[in-house]
Amino acid sequence: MAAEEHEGEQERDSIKEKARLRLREFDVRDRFSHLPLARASVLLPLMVRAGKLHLLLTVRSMQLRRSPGEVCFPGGKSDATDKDEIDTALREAKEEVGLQPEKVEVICRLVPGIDKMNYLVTPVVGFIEDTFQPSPNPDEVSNVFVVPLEYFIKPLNYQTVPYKTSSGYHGRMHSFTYDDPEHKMSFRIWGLTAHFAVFLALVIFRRRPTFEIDYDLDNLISSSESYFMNLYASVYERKKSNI
Ligand SMILES: CCCC(=O)SCCNC(=O)CCNC(=O)[C@H](O)C(C)(C)COP(=O)(O)OP(=O)(O)OC[C@H]1O[C@@H](n2cnc3c(N)ncnc32)[C@H](O)[C@@H]1OP(=O)(O)O
Ligand SMILES: [Mg+2]
Repeated sequence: MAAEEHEGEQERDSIKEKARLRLREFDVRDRFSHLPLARASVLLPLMVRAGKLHLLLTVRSMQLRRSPGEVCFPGGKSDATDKDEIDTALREAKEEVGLQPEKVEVICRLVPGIDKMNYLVTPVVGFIEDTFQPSPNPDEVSNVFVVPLEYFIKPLNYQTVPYKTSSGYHGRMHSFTYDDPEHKMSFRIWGLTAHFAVFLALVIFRRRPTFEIDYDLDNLISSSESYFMNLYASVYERKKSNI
């Protein structure tokens, strides 16, 4: 192996090892799995490219009933055959972009989110190879692209959108526009997908973003969990009063 290649490999291993250690501190395992909501999972696929962490994202097909054309992570609803949230994320990533489960090094599950259909959505973080060539299933995915993870704390084009859910919960939604040099296209990443990407970047970089966030960076574990529990409580109350 040439000396340069060896150095590149060492650098990649050290970036991954640092990220692994940080992510493991935030692993929620099955702590939220008992909550009585329908379940979905997404895979947050991380790779090292040109000495930097990158995240792989997809654009949903325009034929889908839910959220057509929106950017999201590979993922979907839980199946009766899935053992846990990790199984769901890996199965969906295989179906949607042709990523083989054995090619993913699963690191952890992060604090879940709740989507507009009141699904409990668990983000599963895993490393994939930078050589991965996606084969998008055209029924579900129209495009696949990668974004440097750092973009989600130091964006060039960012907006914050205040929102209120059907359960009455007030919050802010992040919205990023990313000009992808590879596809020569702009992608808008917002809502739940942006929420997960920002949290992942905060966990790994522990740096203050250039925009406001709803967490206390000095107490990221407890503040992210209480943010989620407040959201869950408002959804739960609403569901109870609708019974
Ligand atoms: C409160 C904040 C709300 C927001 O943030 S909206 C703003 C931005 N949007 C986002 O961030 C996207 C967030 N959503 C998501 O990530 C996903 O919707 C979520 C929650 C993981 C759920 O995953 P989905 O991808 O919707 O679910 P899924 O993959 O199980 O199924 C999608 C639909 O595809 C269908 N499908 C599956 N395999 C197929 C096949 N082989 N051929 C054709 N259709 C197929 C499947 O039936 C489903 O259809 P349907 O949605 O049930 O009508
Ligand atoms: Mg899906």
